[in-house]
Amino acid sequence: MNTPRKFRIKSPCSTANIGPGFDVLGISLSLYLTMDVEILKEGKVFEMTYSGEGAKDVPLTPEHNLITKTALYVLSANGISQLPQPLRIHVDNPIPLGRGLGSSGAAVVGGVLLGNALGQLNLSRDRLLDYCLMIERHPDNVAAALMGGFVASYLRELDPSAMKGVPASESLLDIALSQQVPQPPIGIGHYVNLGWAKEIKCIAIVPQFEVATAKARAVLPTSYERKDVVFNFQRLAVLTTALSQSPPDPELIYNAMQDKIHQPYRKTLIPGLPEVLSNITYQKYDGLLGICLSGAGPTILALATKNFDKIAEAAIALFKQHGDFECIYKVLDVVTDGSTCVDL
Ligand SMILES: Nc1ncnc2c1ncn2[C@@H]1O[C@H](COP(=O)(O)OP(=O)(O)O)[C@@H](O)[C@H]1O
Ligand SMILES: N[C@@H](CCOP(=O)(O)O)C(=O)O
Repeated sequence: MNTPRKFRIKSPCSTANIGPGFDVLGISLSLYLTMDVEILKEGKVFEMTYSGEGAKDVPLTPEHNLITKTALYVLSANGISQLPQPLRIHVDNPIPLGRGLGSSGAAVVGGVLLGNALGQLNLSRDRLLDYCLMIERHPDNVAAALMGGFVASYLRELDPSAMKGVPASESLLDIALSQQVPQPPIGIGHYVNLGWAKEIKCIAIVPQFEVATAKARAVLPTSYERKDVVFNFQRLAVLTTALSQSPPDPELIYNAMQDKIHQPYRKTLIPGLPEVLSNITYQKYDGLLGICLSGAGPTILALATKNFDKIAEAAIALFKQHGDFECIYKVLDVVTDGSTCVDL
């Protein structure tokens, strides 16, 4: 019989890319997916409830919900074929789905922490990242959500034998979880925490429609011209240090947040994107440091030190001229604690 236990998992939302750092940069932000978990002595075998964003659509069966599927994968890789029973999980999720704020990253990290806690596996934080990277194959969101703060990451190139069982795309969870799956190779991803000037806040301007990340990746070319790649490299290298400097330099940051690798191709999915990015400038808005697409969009990320409402309202007014959809905005802080699992 299980020993009754109660714990809470929290995983932050994240914004990825920050302009030129496509699939490299991520920042964890002050909006958390929270999961209250109880292993009971008696009761229903499995009960999952859910409040917040996606409450109408998110499936709540263990084999279909992204969080529990991920936990089942972690357990299966460690020789445990099912969730402990009876189990009760309540998810509260304020992170809008399919908006470019890393809702799937938070769910995957939360699911890996859930599997680790349910199986009492005591995996290290670096090992937890390996599991996350078997599911979400771009490291920017999950590295930031798991580790916290402003994070740069890369995936290690593995030799073909080590790649056995590593999914080419984000499809691992489609496999039958009833079979035991192999453990991920060790050290798939590497990351560093970058400095962040504490006066910089993140404004998320969120159009109220979804763009699935998979769809926004499918519109990208498979190869690029050298000049576009060099354009991004130059800015990426400067940006990582520029965002740590106090006081921040608006001209340096604004120009370092330009991108030629993903944003130009994603404009077809987001009406008004080029207009918002080109009209909200540091010369026009005091306090603005830079503006870009958040993750795969449609959310816009503006970095600023003041005039948050004015900047957000200007972006929303521009969106209004180009499409028939509502927008909301949130002023968020960079959070450094990452994802946590605490006994209650
Ligand atoms: N809390 C959650 N519980 C279950 N599934 C989720 C949760 N959050 C996100 N998802 C899944 O991830 C999808 C969104 O992922 P994605 O397209 O990568 O967008 P983003 O990560 O930018 O929000 C949702 O449609 C849903 O299938
Ligand atoms: N680097 C990825 C980031 C996707 O972030 P999401 O929050 O939209 O899932 C990309 O740009 O595709």
